[in-house]
Amino acid sequence: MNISVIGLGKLGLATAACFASKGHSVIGLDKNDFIMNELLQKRCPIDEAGLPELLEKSWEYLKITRDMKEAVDGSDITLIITPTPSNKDHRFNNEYIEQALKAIAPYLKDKAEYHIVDVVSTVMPRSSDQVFKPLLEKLTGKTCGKDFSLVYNPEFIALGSVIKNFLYPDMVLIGASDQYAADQLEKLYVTTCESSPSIAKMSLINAEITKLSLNCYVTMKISFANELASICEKVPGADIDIITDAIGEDSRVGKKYLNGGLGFGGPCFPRDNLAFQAFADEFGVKARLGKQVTEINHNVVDRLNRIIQENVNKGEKVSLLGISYKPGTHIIENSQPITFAQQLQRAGFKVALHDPKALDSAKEQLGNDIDYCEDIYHCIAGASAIVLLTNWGYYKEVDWDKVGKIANENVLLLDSWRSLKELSKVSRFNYVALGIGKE
Ligand SMILES: NC(=O)c1ccc[n+]([C@@H]2O[C@H](COP(=O)([O-])OP(=O)(O)OC[C@H]3O[C@@H](n4cnc5c(N)ncnc54)[C@H](O)[C@@H]3O)[C@@H](O)[C@H]2O)c1
Ligand SMILES: O=c1ccn([C@@H]2O[C@H](COP(=O)(O)OP(=O)(O)O[C@H]3O[C@H](CO)[C@@H](O)[C@H](O)[C@H]3O)[C@@H](O)[C@H]2O)c(=O)[nH]1
Repeated sequence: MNISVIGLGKLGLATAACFASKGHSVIGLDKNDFIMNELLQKRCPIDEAGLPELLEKSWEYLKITRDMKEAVDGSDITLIITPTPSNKDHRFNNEYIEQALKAIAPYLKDKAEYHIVDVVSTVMPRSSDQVFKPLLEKLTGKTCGKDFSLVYNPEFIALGSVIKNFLYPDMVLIGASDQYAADQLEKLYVTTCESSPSIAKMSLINAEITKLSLNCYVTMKISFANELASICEKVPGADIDIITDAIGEDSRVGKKYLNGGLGFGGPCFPRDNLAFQAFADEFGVKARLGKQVTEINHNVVDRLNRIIQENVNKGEKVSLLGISYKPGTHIIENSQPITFAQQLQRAGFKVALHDPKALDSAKEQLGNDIDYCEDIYHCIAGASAIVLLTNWGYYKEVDWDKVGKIANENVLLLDSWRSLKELSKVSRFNYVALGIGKE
């Protein structure tokens, strides 16, 4: 199929490359000069696993252009994958999508052939019917569902596994203004995905609610595990992992996203949950579960903080391992470790920080009062507490014998993800883990 992609960021570029790698003809456009210049020189501007290699294989079918007319005229479907930042009231802002729609409208107006406009970005429910459709109809003088189609087709991809999630989805969600567009999109995904996903075709409004509510449900699972962890912590001998492993075996529950730890962060989960609450508010309904999910998530950081306050004196050194919102990325947006580091700074602890990828972004956010360490042993030397925050595999490979010698005697080793459980038997560490009740 002939596709154009407007917005070649973290999601858009991988989407364009995935379609092109399957032999669809793709034209990509972004308004960011750095991204465009890199791509025009056939270099990959986005840090995502497997993306440079996939792009290498896809150039034959992927054209980069700054010319919107070429993008619209040369394709049957235009995907819009621009940011939708959150407003202060937690609702998503459609500004960039509207900019893109305004940019394609003149060419859509003049185009004789039928065209499908497909919004992929995460949007507030009712945006398609109340904002995008009327805007396009006004600017083109055409009728949606008759002269062109509008689709809402969000992806369920996690950073670090974007390509895998894209090519092997459980489900493809297609909200469409009409049957023709829904069928075309189905055809596109069936010829692209390597799994055999279920295709959920529905109206625009139902697709918008589905996208948000799926993330709300998954975060509810995480918060359930974290609430359970907070109880286990108080009960001698209780271990959250043994319990969630068992309940996850029941197919009504499932094992995925049931890992209690430091809670969820990042550019999607926290804000999707809040946006869903704002959406419910619009109709005078309280999204009570969502509110609790967010509160439980904040409470994880409070629990960590309490353990530090009970075990470490103000002014002593606390070493933080990991600051990104999850392993494998430098992204610190809504990162639980960032919130924790800020609380420690405010409380007057001496903070040292190590992260394999996110030190530079952390420095921008946390300022100069923290000792940013490239070397983990420098980070740990003289520490009264070591806190594992982001569950990087790297921390399992550390020489913990050496750590025991350079940290303070009986150093508190606080393990948010229970990844260093074997160190609970090493007497020179005071090992404490979230979700485990000390005997
Ligand atoms: N990244 C993810 O993991 C993920 C997952 C699911 C959904 N989403 C959603 O997808 C959307 C995009 O997210 P992202 O992470 O790719 O954002 P991003 O910021 O990485 O990329 C967006 C790109 O759009 C470009 N852009 C903005 N306005 C434009 C315009 N008018 N014309 C052309 N290009 C324009 C920007 O320059 C940028 O390169 C958001 O709504 C996000 O919530 C993201
Ligand atoms: O059992 C778990 C699993 C994850 N997390 C945390 O949840 C957050 C999000 O993780 P992940 O899902 O891997 O990353 P994202 O890139 O934020 O992707 C989520 O957000 C995207 C944007 O909406 C969706 O497309 C994806 O389906 C959805 O997984 C991270 O802080 C994880 O540490 C847990 O606390 N426990």
